[in-house]
Amino acid sequence: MTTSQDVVVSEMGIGAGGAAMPGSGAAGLFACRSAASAGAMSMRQTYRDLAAAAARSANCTWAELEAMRAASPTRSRPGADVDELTAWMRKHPSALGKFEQIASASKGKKIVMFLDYDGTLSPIVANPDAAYMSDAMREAVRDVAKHFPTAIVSGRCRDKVHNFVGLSELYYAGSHGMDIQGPGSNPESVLCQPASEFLPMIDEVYKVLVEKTKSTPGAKVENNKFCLSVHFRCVDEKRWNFLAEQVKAVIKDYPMLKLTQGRKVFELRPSIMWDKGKALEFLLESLGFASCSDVLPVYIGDDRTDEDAFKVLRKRGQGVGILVSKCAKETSASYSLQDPAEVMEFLLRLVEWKRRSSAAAPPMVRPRVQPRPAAGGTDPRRRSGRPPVNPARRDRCPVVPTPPHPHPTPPRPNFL
Ligand SMILES: O=P(O)(O)OC[C@H]1O[C@H](O[C@H]2O[C@H](CO)[C@@H](O)[C@H](O)[C@H]2O)[C@H](O)[C@@H](O)[C@@H]1O
Repeated sequence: MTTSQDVVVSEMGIGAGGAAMPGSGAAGLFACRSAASAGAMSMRQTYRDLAAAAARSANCTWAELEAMRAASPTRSRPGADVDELTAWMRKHPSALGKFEQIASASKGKKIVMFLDYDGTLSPIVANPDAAYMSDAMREAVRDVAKHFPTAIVSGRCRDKVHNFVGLSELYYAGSHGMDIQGPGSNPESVLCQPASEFLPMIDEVYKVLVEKTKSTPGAKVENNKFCLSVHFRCVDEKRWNFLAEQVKAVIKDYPMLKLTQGRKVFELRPSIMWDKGKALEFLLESLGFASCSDVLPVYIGDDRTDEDAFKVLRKRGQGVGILVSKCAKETSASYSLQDPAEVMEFLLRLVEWKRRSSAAAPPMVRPRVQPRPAAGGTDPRRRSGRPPVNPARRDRCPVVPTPPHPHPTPPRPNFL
């Protein structure tokens, strides 16, 4: 274990790259490796025969189906590659196992906590509307927020994730970071909505998708305000490709939207240069930590879209990225936790550690911070665990459209 430039990095090095784009030919890289390497031969053969037949009939390639399945394994296969997982764990050790090291890396620094929702705070369930977090988890998050500025960063629509979490003292970044709100619920607390001009288009596409996908049993379209999710967790695997074709057909007419894939979900969102990583940077800046060396952002997430935030931490050379996963995945995170239960344990330990170290340490005398002209004054946010919103920052929330694609949708040779 080394600590370099404030980045806590495991001794075995850094996970190469980040999330593979679905359909890039490397989509399986992000998926559980065990799924690709395990399984009894006879089972696998049957599986392949079925999938190949489905692929032929649906006019898609074998590689497309393989990538989709690998990105969304239906079940854990027997005989997973233990060696591979062990090697991966060496590169991305448990954040619980390395807790002391993470804690000591944060000495003299202000932790800012970023938490993804689905798969991180709540377990993955079949019905997206019933993805509740436990009361125990809520208490843990509440406690964390008492000590550290805390933000929920989710693909969900902000209101929905706010309802699930139910804590008004947090920051919320919904729609993959495209809708950011500070603590409180007055209109003034909305800090950044860089894709607001896309709202009419998103509403229109939502209706088209609902209509188009209603013939696919189990498919569910979720309106996340600035983006849309098309769920296929409850769709028969043989129909996955057909559904993908339907979604692709819709998005062809909307070149300003882009298509990505999460955990058994297609995600459509504005093609602007804004993602969870940008939201993390925005929030750090809003909190007055734009270019500070004494801040330690901790980001915990389980999905591809969280990779954008992990990459930002790597680029900043600052912070702790923790991937929630039970299996080996290509990631830019430094550490791992297996599931929401371990996430909760980590949060509780962090609170406990903070309480103990605050009780033991003499009151810290901070060097005087130079008044920051833009934020105004001596920046009280830096002194409290729960910083007020910085309304000045709202003006700097950009709308950054990417240039229209040369093709209606970017070419995605394999899957999307
Ligand atoms: O960024 P997140 O907070 O992780 O949101 C990503 C997507 O999460 C939700 O879908 C996922 O969780 C569902 C409930 O457990 C599950 O049924 C689904 O298969 C998962 O993909 C949410 O419903 C999506 O809108 C989010 O984009």
